[in-house]
Amino acid sequence: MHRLILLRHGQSVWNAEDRFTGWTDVGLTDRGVAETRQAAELLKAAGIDVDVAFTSVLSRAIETLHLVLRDMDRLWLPVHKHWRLNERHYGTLQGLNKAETAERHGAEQVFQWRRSWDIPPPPIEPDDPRSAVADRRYAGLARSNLPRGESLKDTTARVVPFWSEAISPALRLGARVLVSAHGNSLRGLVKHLDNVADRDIPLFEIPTSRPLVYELGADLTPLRRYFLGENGAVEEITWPTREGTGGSSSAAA
Ligand SMILES: O=C(O)[C@@H](CO)OP(=O)(O)O
Repeated sequence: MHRLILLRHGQSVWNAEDRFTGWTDVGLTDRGVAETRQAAELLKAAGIDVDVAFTSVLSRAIETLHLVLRDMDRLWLPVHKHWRLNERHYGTLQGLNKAETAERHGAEQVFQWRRSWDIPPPPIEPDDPRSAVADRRYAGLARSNLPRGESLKDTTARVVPFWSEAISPALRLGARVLVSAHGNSLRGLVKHLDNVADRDIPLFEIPTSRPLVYELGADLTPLRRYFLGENGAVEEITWPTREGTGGSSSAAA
């Protein structure tokens, strides 16, 4: 059996301020730090150990990972950072308050931007100070590949190659893998792992710093998936339907 742990970063400053964040590099709040340390306790209590970790190039996910690894006495583990695990790029919505945006554009429009499968936010222009064009961490990425505003479908499409080329090979070698990332990049991974229907995946909520454990078979087909809770409790996840299967099989290769 292979084991994969997915962890959304702890509460960020812009989560607390209810602002669209995307690729903006904001840090954790004190609550975010505390809930992340709680995640480490849950992992330790469940007897879950890790051999290798993957994260995005955004500080909130990196900080979350470091806090968890420190509390697990595993700061020495190999960590791989990649932009493909970044949060969904939220285009010109980045920085705006979600409630104010709903007042201006209507709740239905904001719901579509946030929780549809394939509707992207308004794209950001390269000369917008919020664009990632001038950010040194993306210097190796061709300008034409820099997202200007992604739907969840777009995010999933750029996360899956990283699963195939980096994360799944580590699992196949027998490593126990921890991925510290973001609500929407993790939705993309879950969608791919479990072949979740397009209409269901946007509504799948991953709470901040709540470990999501996948137990995978030899071919990396999910056997079980559950959130870790307190006092040994687990919350099993079941999907109403799977894309193209009527609700039974998965595709994780
Ligand atoms: O603002 C964001 O980047 C994300 C995650 O916090 O928001 P949402 O949950 O609306 O996709």
